[in-house]
Amino acid sequence: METLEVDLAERSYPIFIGQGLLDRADLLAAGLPQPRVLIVSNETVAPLYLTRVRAAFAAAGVEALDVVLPDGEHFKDWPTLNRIFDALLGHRCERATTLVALGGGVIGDMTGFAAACYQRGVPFIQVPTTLLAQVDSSVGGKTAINHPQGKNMIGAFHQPQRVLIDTDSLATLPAREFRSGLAEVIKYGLIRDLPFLEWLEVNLDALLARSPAALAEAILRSCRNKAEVVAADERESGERALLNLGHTFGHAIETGAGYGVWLHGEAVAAGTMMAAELSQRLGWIDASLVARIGRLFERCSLPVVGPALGEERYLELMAHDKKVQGGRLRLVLLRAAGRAVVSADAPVADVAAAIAARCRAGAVPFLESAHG
Ligand SMILES: NC(=O)c1ccc[n+]([C@@H]2O[C@H](COP(=O)([O-])OP(=O)(O)OC[C@H]3O[C@@H](n4cnc5c(N)ncnc54)[C@H](O)[C@@H]3O)[C@@H](O)[C@H]2O)c1
Ligand SMILES: O=C(O)C(=O)C[C@@H](O)[C@H](O)[C@H](O)COP(=O)(O)O
Ligand SMILES: [Zn+2]
Repeated sequence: METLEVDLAERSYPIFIGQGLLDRADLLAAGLPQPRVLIVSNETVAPLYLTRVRAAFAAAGVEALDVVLPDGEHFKDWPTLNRIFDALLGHRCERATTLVALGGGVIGDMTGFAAACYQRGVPFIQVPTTLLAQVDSSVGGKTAINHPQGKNMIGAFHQPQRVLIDTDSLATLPAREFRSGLAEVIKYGLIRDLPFLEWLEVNLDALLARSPAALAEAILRSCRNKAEVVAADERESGERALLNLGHTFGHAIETGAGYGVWLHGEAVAAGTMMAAELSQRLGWIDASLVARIGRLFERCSLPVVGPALGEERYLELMAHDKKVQGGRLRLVLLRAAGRAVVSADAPVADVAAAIAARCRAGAVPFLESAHG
């Protein structure tokens, strides 16, 4: 097992990465303020893993309650969030009750937000079961639900007590979801870690084959990058915004197409191509780097063009982005492979041109035939 630390003074916490961690009563139950937890999961993950996690808590003498939510990005909303509060209140949960997020990023973001709000804040533990959640969403304390007008618009920063990444749980993850997670893995290489980008180019086939060694390495290096960025800038006043590469465009795709039609990682891949295209138009990177990024995504069967929502609609949706300041769009753009910057300097005409160049009528988020 590998252990990383997210260094945030009194809010610091460990990330445990290894095999079989879902059964580790010692890691799950350590330091609970009360021997009572509410596990939040969904209708897909609960039948796979809830019994094991409940058993681990029981072995440690912890009462493990649960609430099982419907599955899907379109359920990352108020009524579904309210079901967590209904369960907490129905079981008379107190301030010392710990929430446990067992699932992907949707469950993690909603459980974290519920934990931030319930009785003005209770502890929570992240137990991510998708690649995307293991490399990104479980770390860093961004929690939220969606609004029909924009992704993750209602939320809070609330750090977990710890993150338990059981890499074995990826064995049951559908191929399309696995590949979606790779978009966020590639992101770290592009924004700040050129050696990792080069490692990915060499090891992508092993990763796609879910080689345990390649997976462990990719998850460890991703979490290390995320932990460093979060430790340096917990609330996104600076460097943390780089983790948004491709997301201003990508969130517009997710919202514009309807939540759940394009997976988050798929939208981020197409959005990253738009950001790369724009960086090239500004003269910051050359065409060979844009092509290099596209090749990497295509090897993952990730989309390199977005849907044709119309440039005006893209810009309208992007105007809701959380990085907007004084009505001015701020975008994460590339200066080189492994170096991203936040810029408010791109002329709107260039942004529109980059979108137009990177969207197509009938673009699909994934190619069925390419997915094993
Ligand atoms: N908070 C953050 O920093 C952050 C970072 C990145 C993404 N996100 C958010 O995360 C969400 C995307 O997360 P996601 O990609 O994990 O999607 P998800 O949570 O919808 O999970 C994807 C699918 O996989 C299923 N699943 C989960 N684990 C499984 C397993 N082990 N075996 C089989 N099926 C399994 C889920 O039920 C779901 O159907 C988006 O809402 C995105 O906005 C948040
Ligand atoms: O942790 C962060 O910071 C990120 O930006 C990670 C992103 O991958 C993630 O999708 C995040 O939710 C997007 O941030 P948002 O603030 O635009 O919702
Ligand atoms: Zn993301």
